[in-house]
Amino acid sequence: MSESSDQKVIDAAPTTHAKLAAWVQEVAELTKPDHVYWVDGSQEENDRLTAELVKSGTLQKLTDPTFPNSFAAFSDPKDVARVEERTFICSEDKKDAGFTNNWEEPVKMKSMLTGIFDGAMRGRTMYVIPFVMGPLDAEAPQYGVELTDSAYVVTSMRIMARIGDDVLRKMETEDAFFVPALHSVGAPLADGQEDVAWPCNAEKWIVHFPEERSIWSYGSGYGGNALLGKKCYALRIASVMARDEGWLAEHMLILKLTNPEGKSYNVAAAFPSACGKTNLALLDPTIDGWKAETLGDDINWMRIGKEGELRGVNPEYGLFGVAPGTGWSTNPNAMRAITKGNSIFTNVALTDEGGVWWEGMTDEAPAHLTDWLGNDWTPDSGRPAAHPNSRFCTPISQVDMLAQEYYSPDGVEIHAILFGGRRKTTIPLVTQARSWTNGIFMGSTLSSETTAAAAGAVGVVRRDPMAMLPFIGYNAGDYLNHWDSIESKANPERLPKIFLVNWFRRNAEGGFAWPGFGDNSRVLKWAIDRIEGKADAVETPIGFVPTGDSIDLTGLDMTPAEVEAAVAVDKDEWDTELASIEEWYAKFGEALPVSLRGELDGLKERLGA
Ligand SMILES: Nc1nc2c(ncn2[C@@H]2O[C@H](COP(=O)(O)OP(=O)(O)OP(=O)(O)O)[C@@H](O)[C@H]2O)c(=O)[nH]1
Ligand SMILES: O=C([O-])CC(=O)C(=O)O
Ligand SMILES: [Mn+2]
Repeated sequence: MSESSDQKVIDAAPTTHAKLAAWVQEVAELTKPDHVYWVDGSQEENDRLTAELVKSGTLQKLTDPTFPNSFAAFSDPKDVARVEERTFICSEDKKDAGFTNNWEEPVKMKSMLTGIFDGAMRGRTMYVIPFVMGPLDAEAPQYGVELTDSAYVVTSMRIMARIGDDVLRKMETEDAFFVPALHSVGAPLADGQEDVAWPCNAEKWIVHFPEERSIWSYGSGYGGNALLGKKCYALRIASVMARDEGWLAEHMLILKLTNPEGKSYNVAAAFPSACGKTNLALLDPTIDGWKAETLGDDINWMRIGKEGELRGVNPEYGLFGVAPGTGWSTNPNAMRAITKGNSIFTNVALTDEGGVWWEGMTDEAPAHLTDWLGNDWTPDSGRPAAHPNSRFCTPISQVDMLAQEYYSPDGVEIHAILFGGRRKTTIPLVTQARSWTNGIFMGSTLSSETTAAAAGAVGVVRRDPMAMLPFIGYNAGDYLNHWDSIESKANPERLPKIFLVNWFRRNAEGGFAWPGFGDNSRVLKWAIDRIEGKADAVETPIGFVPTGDSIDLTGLDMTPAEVEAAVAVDKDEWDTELASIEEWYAKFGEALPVSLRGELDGLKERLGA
């Protein structure tokens, strides 16, 4: 880059935030984009960017009026999910990354990445996206700035986070700290070189520097790797902030439930990726008199309130939901939000009418589609039309059932926490923890069959503590200890009650032991009735499970005996489970909190193992 164009970058910086201007300048000098553009977040700007993306072939405008002002994108077939093997936590001390994270010495990693980012944006525009996670009128707004060479990222970030001028102006007046989040698709263009629809690089790096609170992401354009406010900031970096400041940054939905007596309860639930958070967050209760309202579907920041209660805030602005399985019969609330438009779909199938489709959207598949790879598709093609991790990206404000408190910077009191995974056997439909620490034990040993949300094998059982395995930004043992310590920091009477759930258990015939989706309201009713001291339970070695007739089955073709089967604690299965938990806990070494070792010993004793 010539001196005069360097000068142009300095002159162009429309900010009085000296640190930000200097960082943008420094990155521009390193990555050498053709232009630097400051994103204002306006509708006109978004219209312009999406028009450019249509022209470059990255986006296709949907012409079916069912999906107004919406677009479809098709990624490189090798850039379809988060890449956990390429994700690093570069703490100064290796011990602080712990065994669940990849680690490299920060100085070494920085110098390596500096080499990789050198000239990475050549031939492209570098967009500067000021953003805030959570409401801008929060007591201490959590700012970030993403620098990216992808307009797809800009338009997606505009849905997923509050971005643009308002954020920048407030950041300037406060001279506020912001998380610097650098992203490049890693596909510089030589002079005259034609671009591809989805530029990316076979080599990917998703790197976090927790002490510095900074993020460097290279090579991928896909959601969790590229929309840096989401997993990288709001979970990995925020979990470290939360450790240092005494709060929790969690992979959780937040749902407000009001019972027929008019009393409201807020439930937070941690399920691994593609295990039902968005679906539960948009729950349509199938029991009379119960009302559900959405607060969040993926991330929950919980702080201790003035009265010692745990309060949750959803820091996001949109939904980045798994498309397959989201349908008019399973999740009508999501479908209503999506069909209001203003959405970006990635790796779904296209209908002949210029709309989108994915497995499970409708009961019957259309007779002809263009699949996510651009091939002709018919119902007997014998392969899915949409990628299993295809996504819809939709403003949360379009959710009809959005709770008013979503907009409140103070969030809501959390009354119950659910930990859940995808397990064919062993784990009952629902179990109430015996105590806070017993609930932390449940969370710490949470396990699930892997899904398409991350690159790698699907269907393998792995431990996923609090559904945060890929997102804990520090030592997992310290993380569990931090969770356990919340009990002494909060008002013990206001602590949420903890439950373990499993919507995915199979019955003897191989089908789901529980209908799931809207009927999960029946399980939530039981949990809330437990909090109110109204519902019956059986004490088992692992915790309290419902009696056969304590789950409301009104209008459901299911018997109390089937409920009993869905909550059964099988001795043989639990012997196997115990061995696997032992193995898991051994990995923590010294870092495992003593209290959790105690919980495991107690469980063994109760199981007579
Ligand atoms: N059987 C059954 N399947 C469910 C239920 N809830 C969700 N699913 C399926 O789980 C898959 C993913 O669900 P989501 O709600 O999108 O997952 P998520 O936890 O929000 O995922 P991320 O966005 O990756 O964090 C879909 O294929 C759903 O059909 C349920 O209650 N029962
Ligand atoms: O991060 C993503 O790309 C989507 C997501 O919510 C997850 O994988 O948990
Ligand atoms: Mn998620």
